[in-house]
Amino acid sequence: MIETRCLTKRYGGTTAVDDLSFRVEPGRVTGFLGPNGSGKSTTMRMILGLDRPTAGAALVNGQPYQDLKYPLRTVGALLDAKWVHPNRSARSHLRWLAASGQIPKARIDAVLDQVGLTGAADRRAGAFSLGMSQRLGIAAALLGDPEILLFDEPVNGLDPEGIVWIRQIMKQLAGEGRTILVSSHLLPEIALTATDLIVIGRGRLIKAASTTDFVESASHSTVRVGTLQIDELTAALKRAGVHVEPDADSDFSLIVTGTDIARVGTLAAAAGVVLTELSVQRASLEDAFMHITGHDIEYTAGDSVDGADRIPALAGAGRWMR
Ligand SMILES: Nc1ncnc2c1ncn2[C@@H]1O[C@H](COP(=O)(O)OP(=O)(O)OP(=O)(O)O)[C@@H](O)[C@H]1O
Repeated sequence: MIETRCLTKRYGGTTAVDDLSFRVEPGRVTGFLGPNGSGKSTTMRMILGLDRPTAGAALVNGQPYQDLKYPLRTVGALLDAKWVHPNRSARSHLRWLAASGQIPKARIDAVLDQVGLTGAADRRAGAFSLGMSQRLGIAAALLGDPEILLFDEPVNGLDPEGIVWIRQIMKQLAGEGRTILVSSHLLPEIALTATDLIVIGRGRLIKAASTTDFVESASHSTVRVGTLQIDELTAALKRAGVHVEPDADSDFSLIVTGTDIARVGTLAAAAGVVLTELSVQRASLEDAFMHITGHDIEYTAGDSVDGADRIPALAGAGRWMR
């Protein structure tokens, strides 16, 4: 189990992680979601004892990482797949890690087999594709047969086959009862793998929920209703207390929120309004996520200062879809 309690990290004037408390349970894949710069990597580094909290605590099985008796056998992590000496073979990289973590040599062949790298084990890791490097990174994380695993943006830059493989191995590892925390800046991607979500923005917790609950509460549906009698329809819906907005795409339709399609149709019929369209518009997962995190987008030094891209939703959209 992983737990953070009021975890805070400041770098000079920047608060990267701000009073963050959450729990990650075993036997599940938990997605750690937030825009770029929201503090995911910093949080993971504190869980792994690579960064010291300014305040609060990050605990692994109830202890700070530095106090674990056998850290590599308790926690494995994939932070940066390219963190391998380029002239070392995959096997010698794992041999070196095994020696430093007092891990039995037999685990080397076992993890090479588990990630499908047995055939490439003696090739230079520097010549590996990104997909192969990710596999080697995961082999390294699994070497100590740890019960807890952290993956930082594991699908970044991978081809579709690599992405499917990563999804499968995470589910398999969780099925074995391990605790899996995987970060991503993409909700649609993580929603396919994770059963639980921890969503952060600007270092703060926005929501911790099951993926199903999160997606349901985040995505709102609206009704689009078309008519040539736009004034009559607007008046009828407003009289019934329904929220109506003009449709940016057409002068002859309205966007209705807070009620269902049947009620809109009934109100229109009662007012003698002929409809040309009546349909449900479902927000996409990206829209839903932007809606929730839109005001928690972190700006970077590269943003222009003329204000045009400082509108949170726009600045966020660019960064989110990187
Ligand atoms: N070593 C550091 N020194 C100074 N500032 C840092 C350092 N590490 C991170 N930050 C800042 O802390 C904030 C959070 O960064 P972090 O890398 O944790 O976010 P992230 O959600 O992992 O983003 P990304 O997906 O881009 O990696 C950012 O504003 C970042 O610039």
